[in-house]
Amino acid sequence: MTLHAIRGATQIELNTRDLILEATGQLVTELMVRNDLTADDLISVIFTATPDLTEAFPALGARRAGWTRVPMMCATEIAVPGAPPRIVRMLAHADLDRPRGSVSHVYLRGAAALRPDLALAE
Ligand SMILES: C=C(O[C@@H]1C=C(C(=O)O)C=C[C@H]1O)C(=O)O
Repeated sequence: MTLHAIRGATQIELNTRDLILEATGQLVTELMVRNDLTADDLISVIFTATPDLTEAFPALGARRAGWTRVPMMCATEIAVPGAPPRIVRMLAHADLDRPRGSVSHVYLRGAAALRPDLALAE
C-alpha cells in the first residue's frame, strides 16, 4: 500500500449553505469516481474555503456524500489578491495499492482556472 495526496477544488456559485454543501458533495463524489476510491481508502481530508464562503463547513458536504468516518478539517484559504472567489479546496490523503502519481486531481467549475495543467476537459 502507498500513501497518496489527492487535490481537488470547486467554485461555489453563491455563499449559501445549500450551494456549498451541494458543490462539495459533487467534488468529493467526482474525486472518488475518477480515482475508483471508496471512503474507506481515505486517511484524512483537509478543506479550505476562501473567506467569502461562511455559510457551511465543506466537511458536512463530504459527510453527506458518504465520508461519515473520515477525519476532516476545514480552514480559511489565504485571501491572495486576484485569486478566484468562492473556492472550496481539498487535500485528501489515501492509502492505495497503486503507484504514487497514478491518481487524478479534480478541479471543477471555475476552479479549473487554478490549475489548467491538472483539470481534465469537462
Ligand atoms: C492554485 C491553487 O490555490 C492555492 C495554491 C496552491 C499551489 O500553488 O499549489 C495550492 C493550494 C492553494 O493554496 C490550488 O488550489 O490548486
